[in-house]
Amino acid sequence: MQKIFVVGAGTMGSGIAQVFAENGFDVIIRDVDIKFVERCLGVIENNLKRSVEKGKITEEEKNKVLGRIKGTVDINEAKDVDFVIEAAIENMEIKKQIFKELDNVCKEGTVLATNTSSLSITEIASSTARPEKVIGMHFFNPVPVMKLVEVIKGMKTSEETFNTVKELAQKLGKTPVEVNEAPGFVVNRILIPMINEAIGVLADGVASASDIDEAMKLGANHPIGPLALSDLIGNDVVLAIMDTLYSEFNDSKYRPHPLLRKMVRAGLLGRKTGKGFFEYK
Ligand SMILES: CC(=O)CC(=O)SCCNC(=O)CCNC(=O)[C@H](O)C(C)(C)COP(=O)(O)OP(=O)(O)OC[C@H]1O[C@@H](n2cnc3c(N)ncnc32)[C@H](O)[C@@H]1OP(=O)(O)O
Ligand SMILES: NC(=O)C1=CN([C@@H]2O[C@H](COP(=O)(O)OP(=O)(O)OC[C@H]3O[C@@H](n4cnc5c(N)ncnc54)[C@H](O)[C@@H]3O)[C@@H](O)[C@H]2O)C=CC1
Repeated sequence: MQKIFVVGAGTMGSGIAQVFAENGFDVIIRDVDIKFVERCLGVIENNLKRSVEKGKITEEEKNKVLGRIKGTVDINEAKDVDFVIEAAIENMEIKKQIFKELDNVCKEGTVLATNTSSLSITEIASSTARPEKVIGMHFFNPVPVMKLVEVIKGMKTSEETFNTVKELAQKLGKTPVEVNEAPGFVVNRILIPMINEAIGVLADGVASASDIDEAMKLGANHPIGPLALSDLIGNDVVLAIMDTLYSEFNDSKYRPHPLLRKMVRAGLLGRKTGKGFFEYK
């Protein structure tokens, strides 16, 4: 396996493309507009520049990694790749449309993986004629730093596909865990309701945003507080995950907090828009 196609050049797609290229794979990254692709290539270049400055890689290595990544807006460029990972927005209809197109364009044997953070792999797979080759490969943000990959089996995912993706995660220096499909998988089913609760604590006026985060950093030993983490993930992504947990389980304990929805409506998405619970320059 050598040629990788990444769909979606946002927060996750850029990190995924970087990690594959750092590990010697040839990567094509696709978004709907060339300006998103260019922004993503700029983010990767800046990350690698920082690694050169820190003495972790040489200038030559940086250029080699960058040379392995190509941007496009054309999904037909997926026609001869060995593996696809989709990291477009967290929306079932959009993902199904993308998988339908990929199924038509890609070679018969190509595995189609999704980086969805909560949606049903089985439903995404149902939009293709190769459900046994569709799987969840869930990276964590920031991808170059976080070690975990959840490898999620849909109802029809084959063992062969599972083993391929597990080995692929190991080749990238990541630690895979095996997960049977369920809304939010393992990490997000636990983590995102905690973030939602922190938003409730803020809305109730129990403490300020910075004190809530300070409390969870010092009181629970979290590397960053839940509100800063929501800003890092993207408040729109956090809302999408809560909406999925709520609608799939039909259980009020997963109700997205109205303040979260209001923030998303206001475009206060976190780091990617410069403002969320905190401000970013
Ligand atoms: C929503 C989902 O579906 C699933 C998810 O992803 S949930 C989110 C999961 N992620 C987390 O929980 C992250 C929690 N936060 C952390 O672990 C840390 O805050 C952090 C690793 C992000 C940053 O660490 P920090 O100590 O606060 O900051 P900083 O010193 O700047 O960074 C530590 C290292 O990470 C690197 N780093 C930070 N952000 C990075 C990025 N976006 N890309 C590449 N490298 C990055 C830094 O370069 C630095 O590297 P060195 O140690 O080699 O110098
Ligand atoms: N943000 C996070 O911390 C994490 C997100 N995820 C998941 O990864 C996926 C991507 O999330 P982010 O990178 O945060 O989102 P993002 O909003 O940063 O980027 C999504 C990108 O997909 C593009 N896109 C939309 N439709 C497309 C299409 N048809 N073809 C190609 N590109 C398309 C958008 O233009 C945008 O650039 C989502 O499924 C999300 O749930 C998974 C792990 C962590």
